[in-house]
Amino acid sequence: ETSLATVVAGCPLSSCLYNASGPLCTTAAELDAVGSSEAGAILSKSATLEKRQGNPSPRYFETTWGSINSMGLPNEGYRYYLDYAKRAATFNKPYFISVSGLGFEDNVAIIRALSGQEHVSAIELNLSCPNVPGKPQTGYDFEQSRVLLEMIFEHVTTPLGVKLPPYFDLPHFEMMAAVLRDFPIAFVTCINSIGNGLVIDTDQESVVIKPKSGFGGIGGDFIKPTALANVRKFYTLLDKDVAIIGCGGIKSGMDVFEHILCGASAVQVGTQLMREGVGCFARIAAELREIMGGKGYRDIDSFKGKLKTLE
Ligand SMILES: O=C1NC(=O)NC(C(=O)O)N1
Repeated sequence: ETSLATVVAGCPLSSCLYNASGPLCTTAAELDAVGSSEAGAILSKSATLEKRQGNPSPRYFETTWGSINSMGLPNEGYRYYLDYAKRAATFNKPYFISVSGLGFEDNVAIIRALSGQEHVSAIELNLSCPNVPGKPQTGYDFEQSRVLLEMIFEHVTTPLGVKLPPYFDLPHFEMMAAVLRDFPIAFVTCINSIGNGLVIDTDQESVVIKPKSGFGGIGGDFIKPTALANVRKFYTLLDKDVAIIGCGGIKSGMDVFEHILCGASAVQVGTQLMREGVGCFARIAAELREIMGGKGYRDIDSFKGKLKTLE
């Protein structure tokens, strides 16, 4: 029997697959559905200080290869996701809350309120939302990231990880890793959507989403190579006690296998979850077990991080 069990932020996960923050995790009903599925954990939509409507619709569009979104952080406000924690505990799996305050003060206030709370297994600090007009992604500003993490770690006791944007230039990986090494982060989730892409409807000769003149975060097939590279790079740059969570382009067991080969301890499913619903976790987990069995791997650690280079 092959095991997909893994540990993230000190929490045991029965399956190394769970939901990416964003799709189908904003309401209690959506979170319940993740809890009732084969997902190994429950992760909330990124929370802001107050409830937020987000950007005007249409703000999500599915393509054959993936998705474009400019949701603008619609969510119920962090108190809602804190209140949900006691219900999350009934699903006997870790419950993580994603936080994306609209400024440093909001992030600190939210994290101070969440820290130490029962049934909140870990916090995923989102440094990479590309869709709040006028707000740059903190993850692309290394000094601001350091300042924010210094403020956060003065107050937090709950295990905390960061959700990073994709990086494309090798010095940028080094610069972000140098920041992260100075803090006791529990995990790093690579990657968020590739920001500010554009999808066109050629019949209408128009963009397909309303916010930001059609610019939005790209998810799905095309971002997998970038996601894999970010997982691999941070796996090699950071201490092995920092779990790397792979996110980006996962829709099959083979995609999960690739992320784990690069060093992922667990993976998150976003676009494919939006497309298929929570049944995707059981399907993808079964495909991964099949692949592992065929290769003679009994558990994740047998091949985690063991991607070969060509000598
Ligand atoms: O971090 C985020 N990434 C995305 O691709 N979209 C959402 C959003 O717009 O709320 N946030």
